[in-house]
Formats: sequence, C-alpha cells, structure tokens
Amino acid sequence: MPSTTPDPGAGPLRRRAVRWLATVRLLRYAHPGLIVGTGVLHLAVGLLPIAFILATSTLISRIPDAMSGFGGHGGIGRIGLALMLAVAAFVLQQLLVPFQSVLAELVVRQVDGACIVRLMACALRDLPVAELERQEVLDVLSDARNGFERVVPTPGDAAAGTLALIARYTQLVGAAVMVSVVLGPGTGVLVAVTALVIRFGQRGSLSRFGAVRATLAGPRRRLSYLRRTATGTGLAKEARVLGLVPWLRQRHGREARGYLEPLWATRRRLLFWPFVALAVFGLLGGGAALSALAEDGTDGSLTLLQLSVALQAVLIPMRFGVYFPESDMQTLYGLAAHDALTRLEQVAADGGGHDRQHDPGHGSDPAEAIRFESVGFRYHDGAPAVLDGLDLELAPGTSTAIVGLNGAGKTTLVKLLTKLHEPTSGRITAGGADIAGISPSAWHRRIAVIFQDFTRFHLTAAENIWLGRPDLLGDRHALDTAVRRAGALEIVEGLPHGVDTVLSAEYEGGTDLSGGQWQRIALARALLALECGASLLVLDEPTAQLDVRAEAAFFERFLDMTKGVTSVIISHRFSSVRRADRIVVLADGRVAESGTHEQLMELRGSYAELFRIQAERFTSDEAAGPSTTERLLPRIDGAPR
Ligand SMILES: Nc1ncnc2c1ncn2[C@@H]1O[C@H](COP(=O)(O)OP(=O)(O)OP(=O)(O)O)[C@@H](O)[C@H]1O
Repeated sequence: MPSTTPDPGAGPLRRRAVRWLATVRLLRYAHPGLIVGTGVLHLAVGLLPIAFILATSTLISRIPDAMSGFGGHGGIGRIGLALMLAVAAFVLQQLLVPFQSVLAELVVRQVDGACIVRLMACALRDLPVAELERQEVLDVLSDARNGFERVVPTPGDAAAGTLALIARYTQLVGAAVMVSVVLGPGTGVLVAVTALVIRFGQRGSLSRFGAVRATLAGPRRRLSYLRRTATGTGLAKEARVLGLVPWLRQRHGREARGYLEPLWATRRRLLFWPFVALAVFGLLGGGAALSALAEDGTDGSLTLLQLSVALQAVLIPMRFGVYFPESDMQTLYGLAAHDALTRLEQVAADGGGHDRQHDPGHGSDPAEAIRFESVGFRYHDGAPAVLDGLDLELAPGTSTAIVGLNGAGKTTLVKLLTKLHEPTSGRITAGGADIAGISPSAWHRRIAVIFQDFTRFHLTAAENIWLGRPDLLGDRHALDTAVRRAGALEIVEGLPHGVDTVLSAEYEGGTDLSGGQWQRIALARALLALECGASLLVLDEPTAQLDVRAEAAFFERFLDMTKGVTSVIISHRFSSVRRADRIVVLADGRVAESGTHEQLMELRGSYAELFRIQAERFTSDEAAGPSTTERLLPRIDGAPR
C-alpha cells in the first residue's frame, strides 16, 4: 500500500524533516489569523522566562547596594522596579497559559474538522467498496478513524503541538544568547548544541517507537473491535443468553497481550537505553557549562548580575532532556492518524478513478436496456469466480426477479449493477454504453436501491426517508408521497412524534421499529429517490422480514406502483417473485433459467422443482395456522429460515 510516510531508507535528518513538514502543512487548515495569534502567544510565553531571569538577576545584583545603603532611595526604587518586573513576568506567564490552551484547542478543532471531512469523503465516497473489503485497508481506516476519537492525539493536536514548540525554542535561543553574553559564545553554543542533541535523540526514539506502533494496526483493530463489542449494547442479548462474558474476558486478555507486549518490548529497547545515554550526554554538556560558570564566578570576573543570569540560563537547555507534554505525544500520534488518512486517500486515488470517469448527462440512462455481457467476477485474485460469463438483459420498464441458492451470486450481481464493484471480465452496458466509463456518483443518482443490510440511521423517520435523496431534506411533500406510496403511513402515524420520531430507543422520545416496519421505511427511502429522477429500482431481499401475507401484499403493491420502472428484485421466496415480468435463476455464476413464472413452471427445471417444494411446505404450514407459517416457511433452497 502506498504511504506518505518518509522512505525508511532515508537518513534520520531527512525523515525528521519530512515528518516535521507534514505537521506544518496541517496548519493550512487553521485560519491564518489564528496561527499568527497562537504563534505570537507562544513567542511571548517563550520570552517571559527570559524576562523573568533578567529581572530577578537585576534584583539580586542590587540587593548588596541596598543593604549597605549605597544608592539611597534610588537604589531601593530600582530594586522595587526589578521586583515588579519579575513578578509581572511570572504572573503574565501564568495568565497566558489558559489562552495558550484555548488557542491550541481552536487550532485542533479547525485542523481536525478539515481532516474528518477528508476521511468521510474517502471512506464513504472515494474508496472503492472492493478496497473496503481488504484487511490491509481496513486496518489503516481503523487507525485513521480512531485518530479522530481523541482517545489518542489527533492531527489537530499535532498541528497545535508543533506551534507550542515556538515557546520552547524561543526560551532556548534566549538562554543561549544570555549564556553567550556572560560566558562567551563558545559556552552559549555548547548549551544550545547539548539541548538540540538531547532533543534530537529523544524525538528519534519516539519516532521509531511510533513506526513500530504503526505496524501493529491489525492487532490494534482486533483489540478495539473486542473492546467495543464487549462494552457496547449490540451484544447485550447474546452475551447474557450465551454467557459470553468469561470468553470475552479471556479473548480480550489474549488480544491485549498480542498488541501490548511487542509495544512494551519496543519501549524498553528504544526508549530506556537511549534515554540513559542522552541523560549522560546532557549531564556532560550542562556540567561543562556550569564549570565554566564556576570558574569565572570564583575568579571574580563576573558580576552578581552576570552570575545570576548565567546560572538560570544554563538550566533552561537542560529541560530539553525531558519530553514536552504539550507537544511530543501530540505530534507523534496525531501525525500517525494523518499518515493513515493520507494512505487511504492514496488507495482511493489509485483504485477508484472517481474523477477519471465522466457524468454522461442524459446520454446513458438506466431506463434504457441494461446488459450484462459475459460478465465474470471474483472478489480477489485466487478467489473462486462468483459470476462466470453471465449474460443478462434488464429490459427497460420491466421487473426482473433474480433467484438462486444461497451463495449463487445474487447480491454480488447487485453490487456490480450498482457499481460498488467492477466486473473482473466482460462488461455491463446501459443503452449500449459501458457503465465502466460513468462516474459512480452519476450512476448512483439514477439508481434507487434497498440493500439486505440497509442502514438504520438513529435519526428521525423523516430523515431516514429523506436520505434517499439528501438534496430533498426538508421537502415535506416529497416525504408524504413516499410514505404513502410505501404503505408506511400507518407506521409513522403510530409513532409518538409522527415522522419526527427518532428511530432508536437509545434516544429520549425515540422508538425502535420491527424489522418489517424498517423495511417499509427503507422502501419509502427508495421510492423518494425514484420519485426524484432515479430510473432503476433495485431491491435486494427487501421483504425477508415481512410475513408471507404482508410480503405478498407488498409485492402486489410494489409491482403496481412501479409499472414502467426498470426494477430488479432479489428474493428467496417464490411467492414474492412470481408476478415479476421475468424471473432469472442464477446457478454456477450464470443464468440457468429465465422466463415468466408460467414459462419456468412449464420448463419443469430447478425453478419448478423448488417452487413446488415451497408451495407444499406453505400449504402444510397454512394448516398449522398463520402464526407458525412464517417461522417454518422454507427459503428457496429448502433450508428452514
Ligand atoms: N466480500 C466478499 N469477499 C469474498 N467473497 C465474498 C464476498 N461477498 C460474497 N462472497 C462470496 O461470493 C459468493 C456469492 O455471494 P452472494 O452474497 O452474492 O450470494 P447470494 O446469492 O446473494 O447469497 P444469499 O442468498 O445467501 O444472500 C459466496 O460464495 C460468498 O461467500
């Protein structure tokens, strides 16, 4: 997978420079005024300790004169002034800290806001669905997503942390200048170089630790999945009934060790000994500067002022031997999340070709005949072919039902038809034009689809329906029409706040719907899209959760109201599809039988046989009473539901 992280073969200086530049580039998402303001504030926070040193040193140097009465009132006054300056520098420094935090938070929000928009576009639009099924891509996506949950620092934190370094380096420069003035440029350079070497070493270890952490994306995702599962509500029922807690505890422990032990080992190896070596180096550099100070101090060549300034200034660079809490973790982890985001965007750019395809305008409408021409498809290299030389025509304005055994490839066919995947061989055409040349977004505008696992948004019923055509959000007329046409009026009228009820019991005033009720809402969502320009309706097992009578009524109604619309219906139940204009039986990756219900029954092939099995079961179950009918109804392959 391509990456924007620096080439591992590059030297440490180059790697550091690349990463530093990447962090600085994040600042383009923050308002320039905010960056300048934050920079000036950090500069002030960096200069104030210098001012404090100068003021306190002046104060100290004037004390002997004041004590001896030399200088009279003027001397006392100068002491008072120095004291005031020292206090002001100290107080101001403390006062500025909250402002530093506020401005840093604003930088974080602006940078993260922009990066989250990038991540959404990438995950929900630009990344081909096929990529989202690759383990490697899912690992990176998980890292990028976690990076914005603020459990670990975000890219915004990295940007703010970089700005915070201004204060540190301003102090270092100030300290080096003061030491140079008092003890000579050699000693000034010595303290500065010592601080920079320690800093460089510390950051190097931290970066190498970050690089090792990046290789553990897979274990990290598994651990985070287990944590979410074990602490969320999704597993609440099964965990109780099946008594899963001991298993979860054990599994969580194993996954946690699998992820954390390599990290701990790396931390010991990369952080401990280098830390000891750098501490020794710091002691030597600092010790040399202090001994120069002691020498000059004892031979009387330094005034009290100089002595005090130099002593305090020498101590500042020594603080570079510890991690900077306002910057180090932020830049390390925040940049890792941004690296993951950039890698995802690279995958999307390489694989999606989103922009390379065109919007055909009205030239290639799904209302024209859609043809699968010798279409072959496998999910990845080496996987068995799911479709193999499939030829199929969806005649405009007709309904086509696709049936077949479990795993025959019905849903896969829908994925190709909706351009979520591209055929491995052959092509799909609309009005004679290969849809491979049409951008997915243009194609999707013309399709209304209900997937088996359609999304149940924790939003109001109205919003759940409007999202079939987000540009119609707020259009009550379109909403009412879709609700009525989908036969969902009774459902929404029965909700506590009508269409404005949140469809989740997890929210106050919200309520959950049954599976069948949800399908009506999903149908209304699809019908809204149909109402507003889509011309191909795809229903992938839309009625699996309706009872038999409701399903029969649903399809009667559906076929009547979509007359003249090109539709594709996938269902396991024969009662659902028998009224379709054409029924297609999928087997071995291609069309095995095709025709109307009557034609297929006459053919006496697999359709006729499976229809008979189901009809027999249905008849005997009817005798057992309506409440058990649905439970016992076999699927098309004869397996119990
Ligand atoms: N994302 C995937 N990656 C790899 N293989 C997949 C993937 N999705 C489906 N398959 C495989 O492709 C084959 C066809 O699956 P598909 O879901 O299209 O069948 P289906 O006819 O819709 O089945 P069902 O009736 O059970 O829903 C199956 O063997 C399945 O294991």
